Amino acid sequence: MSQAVGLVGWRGMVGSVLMQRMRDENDFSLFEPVFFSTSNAGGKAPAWADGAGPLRDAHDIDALKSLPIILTAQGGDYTSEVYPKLRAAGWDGIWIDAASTLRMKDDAIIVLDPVNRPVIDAALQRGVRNFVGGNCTVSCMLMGLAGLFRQDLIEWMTSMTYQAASGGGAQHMRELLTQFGLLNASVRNLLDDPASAILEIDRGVLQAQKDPSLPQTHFGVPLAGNLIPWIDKDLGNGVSREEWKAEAETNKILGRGESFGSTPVPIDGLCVRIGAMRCHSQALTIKLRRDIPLDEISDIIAKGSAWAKVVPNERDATMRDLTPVAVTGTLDIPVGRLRKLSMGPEYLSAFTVGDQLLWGAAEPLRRMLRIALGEL
Ligand SMILES: NC(=O)C1=CN([C@@H]2O[C@H](COP(=O)(O)OP(=O)(O)OC[C@H]3O[C@@H](n4cnc5c(N)ncnc54)[C@H](OP(=O)(O)O)[C@@H]3O)[C@@H](O)[C@H]2O)C=CC1
Ligand SMILES: N[C@@H](CC(=O)OP(=O)(O)O)C(=O)O
Repeated sequence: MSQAVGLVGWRGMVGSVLMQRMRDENDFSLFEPVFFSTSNAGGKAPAWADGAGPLRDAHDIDALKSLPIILTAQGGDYTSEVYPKLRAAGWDGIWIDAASTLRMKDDAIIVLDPVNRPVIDAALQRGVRNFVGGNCTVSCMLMGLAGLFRQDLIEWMTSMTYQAASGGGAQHMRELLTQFGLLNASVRNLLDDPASAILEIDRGVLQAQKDPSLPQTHFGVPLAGNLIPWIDKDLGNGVSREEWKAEAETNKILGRGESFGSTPVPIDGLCVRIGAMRCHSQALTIKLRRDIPLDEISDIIAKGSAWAKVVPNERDATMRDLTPVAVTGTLDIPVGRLRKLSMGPEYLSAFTVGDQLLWGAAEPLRRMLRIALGEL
């Protein structure tokens, strides 16, 4: 009889991508899934889950407590409410979570096994029970630059992000597309007329963007034809919470920093929301510890993980392979625009793109479940 695993949040956006990946990789042959719901206890398990019983109540601590492993992509509010009760009830199972709630706790590991498998294994050995997926931007960046970090070649780094609408959730993606549609509709007649003046079209679009009736509940301002240079909470010191995560989470994933008795790698920059759908991109400025030839750097990056792909720093290759559209739906993490900057031979530029629902959310959790089951 295989182990039972509780699945919470399986029908949300992250959860759906996770379920699809688990089905693609035949993961359901490794355990007995028990599906939970916060809204439909007693309802039917997904049609593709042969033989799974009815949905259990995701707030039923006794039901959760009976399981050795729980994997949740339900969200931070759910974790905040249920996780402490479960532990208080004496549950000592393995908790695998997509939400950021527990990420920086001392008793939690941020999982990204192609980068920090030794950290995960050591934690399992000493009885750590909480394994949390990292911030999407951080995980995608590390999957691209794993080789450079592994060889400790990065002295410091700035990261300027171009983050997709999906980072906010499904409703944000819908809002972006609705905005695009309304902007287009507002100037459609002019667009259809090749003789119309572009500045008249531009005025029409701006008017529609500034019209308070343009749906913007989720982003707060228009994102279509615009960008928003602030993501997540305001920490009150000029730094957004998304920006704070870059250094904090990267170093925790790598097992670096004061709590590990070493110096952290400084990483800082600006996080910007743009009108892409589900890939986060980042422009990186890397201060190397020493001057390394570019071909060596490319080699180190390409060998850093099975998913990092070096894109030649040429126009055609960049336009073809280094965009959100090229990467969406794949596990590839292309890294391109590699060149030495004019500041000196130790200053490297790089640009990387990753599907924030795959390596940014679902895939590290899927792999952690396999590790917990002894299958990876
Ligand atoms: N969005 C992202 O890019 C990332 C998100 N995360 C984390 O993952 C967690 C979940 O995020 P996300 O997947 O975006 O959340 P969703 O809002 O898509 O899903 C969360 C839950 O909402 C409920 N729900 C209500 N209505 C619907 C509906 N019409 N369709 C599907 N589900 C519905 C479901 O719970 P039920 O079945 O119980 O009703 C579902 O599990 C969050 O903690 C987030 O921080 C982590 C990394 C990236
Ligand atoms: N904040 C990220 C998405 C996300 O869910 O991040 P985190 O898991 O760190 O809360 C974004 O908006 O793109």
